[in-house]
Amino acid sequence: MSSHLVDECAAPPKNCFRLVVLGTARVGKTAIVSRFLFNQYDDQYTPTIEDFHRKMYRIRGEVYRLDILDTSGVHPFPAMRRLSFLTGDLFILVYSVDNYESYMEVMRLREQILESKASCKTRTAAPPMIIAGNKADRPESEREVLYDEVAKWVSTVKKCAFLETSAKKNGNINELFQTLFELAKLPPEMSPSLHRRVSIGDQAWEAAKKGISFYPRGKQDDNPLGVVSPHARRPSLRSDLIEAEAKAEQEQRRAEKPSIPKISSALSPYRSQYRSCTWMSLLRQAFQGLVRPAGGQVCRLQVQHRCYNAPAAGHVQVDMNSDTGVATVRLNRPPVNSLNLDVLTELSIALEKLETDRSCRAMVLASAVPGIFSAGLDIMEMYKSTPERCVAFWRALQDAWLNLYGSRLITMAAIEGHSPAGGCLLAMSCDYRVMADGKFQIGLNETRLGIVAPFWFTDVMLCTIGHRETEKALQLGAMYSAQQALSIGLVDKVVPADQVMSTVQTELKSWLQIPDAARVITKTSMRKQVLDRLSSQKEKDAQFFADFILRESVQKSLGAYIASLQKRKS
Ligand SMILES: CCCCCCCCC/C=C/C(=O)SCCNC(=O)CCNC(=O)[C@H](O)C(C)(C)COP(=O)(O)OP(=O)(O)OC[C@H]1O[C@@H](n2cnc3c(N)ncnc32)[C@H](O)[C@@H]1OP(=O)(O)O
Repeated sequence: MSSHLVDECAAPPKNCFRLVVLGTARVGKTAIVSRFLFNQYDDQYTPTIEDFHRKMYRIRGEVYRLDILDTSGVHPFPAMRRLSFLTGDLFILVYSVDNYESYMEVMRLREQILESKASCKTRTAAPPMIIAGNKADRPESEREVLYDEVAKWVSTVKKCAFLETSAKKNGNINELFQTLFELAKLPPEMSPSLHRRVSIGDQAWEAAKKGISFYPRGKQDDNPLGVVSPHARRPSLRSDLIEAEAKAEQEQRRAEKPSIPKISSALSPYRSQYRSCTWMSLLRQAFQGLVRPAGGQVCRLQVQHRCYNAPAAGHVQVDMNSDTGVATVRLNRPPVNSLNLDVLTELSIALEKLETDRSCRAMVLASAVPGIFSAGLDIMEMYKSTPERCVAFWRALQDAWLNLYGSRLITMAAIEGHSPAGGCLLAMSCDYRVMADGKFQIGLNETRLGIVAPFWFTDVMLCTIGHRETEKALQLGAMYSAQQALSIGLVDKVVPADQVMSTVQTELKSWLQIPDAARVITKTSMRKQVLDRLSSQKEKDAQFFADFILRESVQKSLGAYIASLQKRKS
């Protein structure tokens, strides 16, 4: 029976909740979720990237939906992590009693969640949380975290409970969820021991879905049911945000705050500062706590997120072909696909999602804007900006690049137009490049803007075309035609514009024949040094960028370059 039948019996938004499970690697997050959903325990450890589960309930005549996000214990996916903080309604933070560092991480996670929530102010500042001290079955001699220490800390924080658990021995798992659901004011019947677990197709569930009583009159209400959706897929970013909006409105109505201004008036002071922002992007900046009124003081926005109804097409379109395992990711920010904070954040999330999609083996990076691959970084992000905004922008670029360059997927760039600077970086970071012949140009032209390509741009170019060509290319800020780029190895193939995509697909066939594991290990070993060089100094690099770009002389050069672009146009 297919999973869509579960959704036929859709829960109203007020009954939909997302539970996010967080903690470092190897503390037993997946084991706890597995006990909760299937009452199973697997002794084998397989690191989780991100798993999504959905459980539907029929309780006292109402339908409820609980989505569970079982997150990665390591942090190569920062954008996904931020999104999980923002979209979670309730949280389980897991540490292992034999690992003190994992407990410290739980304390940090709580702070980060609260910070995220406070920065958007659309949700309750302190969401319900429970701390799980897992692996309580371990011998006392191995214990590093004392029960009393955690209990003391938890007693001082709001809306937070604590239990020691053992997913292995099924110790306190039921109590863990029951306590959390009570804290969140959800029906206690959602906890494992208080409802009947059924499967799709079960007569009682089928009857419940149709609103028919399977049991003798009146009995159904006393008989809560829960069913795990077998093929649940994580909703898209857009669905996540739309749901966040619905929740925010619901909470506002509940809080009865009629004086909160509508988004248009609440955000109007910010529009003058961020000229080209869409409502969607303003919202995202509000989520990131970045929007400041023109006067300079940080403002916590209280907005009704009507903006989702405004036309706000995604800047990154993802088309996944599940038959071939190949995803096509298209940049879509007319007129020139310049990369601003918004695009980079969306790109990061798209890449992270593909990375975690086990059915995806390859990704084609392309453009939805004719004649342009990408014009590189949005110069307006670097011109007359603030230090905070510059740092946030640079971090978003770092994350997007780390995700792309370090991807396990086969990555191919379909360059159907101009590709200067940051556009060239994206293309070079793929495994293979096919470029359209003709008038289009590609290269790292930073010096022409009076700025300097950072070390990781340079590293990628060195790996692509070698030292001598890189030295010339960077000093001159050289832009190459497709044929010139082919001759120095900057692209791998040049074909007429209308054959770029079909050529990429043909090339992909031979790449897809190679076993993934061997290819990924080879790719990682080739790229690790360059990735590590940035990973080890991300913050320093971001600060350096902000300091450099805001220098008066650099701002003057950027101003002149912007003027030259406009002049060329007229
Ligand atoms: C030590 C280390 C420390 C760190 C030091 C700092 C390191 C920073 C590294 C920087 C990396 C970068 O990517 S810097 C970005 C470099 N990028 C560029 O130089 C590209 C400049 N653009 C172009 O050359 C052209 O626009 C091109 C892409 C070929 C398309 O030409 P077209 O004729 O089709 O289009 P145009 O008419 O020129 O452009 C359409 C509009 O888009 C605008 N536009 C064009 N490119 C833009 C861009 N990148 N950002 C914003 N806006 C842009 C134009 O101004 C126009 O705006 P309106 O007039 O309003 O319509």
